[in-house]
Amino acid sequence: LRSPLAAAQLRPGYYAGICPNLETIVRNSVRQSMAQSQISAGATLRLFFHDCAVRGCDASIMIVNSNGDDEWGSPDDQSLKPQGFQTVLDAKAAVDKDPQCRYKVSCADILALAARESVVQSGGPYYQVELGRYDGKVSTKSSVVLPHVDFNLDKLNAFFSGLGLSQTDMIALSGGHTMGAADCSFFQSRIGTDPTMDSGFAAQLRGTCTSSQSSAFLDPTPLGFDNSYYKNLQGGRGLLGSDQVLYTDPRSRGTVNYYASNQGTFFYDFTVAMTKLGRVGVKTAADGEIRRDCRYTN
Ligand code: HEM
Ligand SMILES: [Ca+2]
Ligand SMILES: [Ca+2]
Repeated sequence: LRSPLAAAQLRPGYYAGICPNLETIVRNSVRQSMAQSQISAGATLRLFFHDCAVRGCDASIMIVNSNGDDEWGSPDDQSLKPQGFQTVLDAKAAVDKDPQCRYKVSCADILALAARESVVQSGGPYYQVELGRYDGKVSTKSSVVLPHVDFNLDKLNAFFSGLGLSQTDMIALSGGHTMGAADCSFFQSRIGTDPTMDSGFAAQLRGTCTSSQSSAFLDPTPLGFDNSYYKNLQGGRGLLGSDQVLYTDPRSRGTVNYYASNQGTFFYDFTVAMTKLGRVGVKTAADGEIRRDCRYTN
């Protein structure tokens, strides 16, 4: 018998007897979200990272507090796109439409499944998602501590190691930047000053960033989950400083080269790292709940 205070035991079959159609429901809902907006997949994947990295994978990122003191109110989370939140809210509504499942599946688990579906339905690898997370009850602005685009390799490693993730995990997860875009404000200072940026790429970005509200794709195939992110780094076309440093620093360059030449290895390592990320700070019935509305604690 498990004590309610024991560390959470996640497993893929957690909802088998509770909500047997869960994965199909989320898969179809995510498909609809992606059809509604092309940026849903990237937005959902990033949302999962920002959730797990702060207070663990507990959907704390989704809580809206009326006084504005919540994670979303933090500058580091302001650039999360609404389409990611909407993807999870729509999947949750679809799950709760099934009388068997109603109010029995956590928002944290729906987010984990929606992130996997976003990857798979963009051409990335399938992996089994471990389930059984409870939703957190706390979300505050000040708890948000996330990596920044000016982090060097040591700072990136320190941050991910705080989550129990290795340098290899960090490099594989940074491959999430195979999807989506970044506002010019995040990389403008590199244009013309960062010698590791390809000069042709710099010229191209200078044309793109005529206003700080402009944005550029993180890799040449922003809708496809592939290894072109790493090939891009080899050519000095990494968009963010924290991307390009993975190639510039000789301690991580070998892994970048490996993923650039071997998409299968990147895919495999990404699934391993996502599974490890999904275990961070998982809540149990003792310190969590199954939220009825992902935006509010019960
Ligand atoms: C390594 C440290 C990381 C840093 C410094 C970082 C920083 C950023 C920044 C600044 C943006 C652009 C935001 C915007 O302009 O809207 C972004 C976008 C994105 N990030 Fe990261 N990120 C990191 C790691 C990750 C990880 C681990 C994942 C997921 C596995 C991820 C997934 C994404 C995705 C998918 C986007 C595109 C979002 C969209 O287009 O809506 N990032 N990231
Ligand atoms: Ca969280
Ligand atoms: Ca891509």
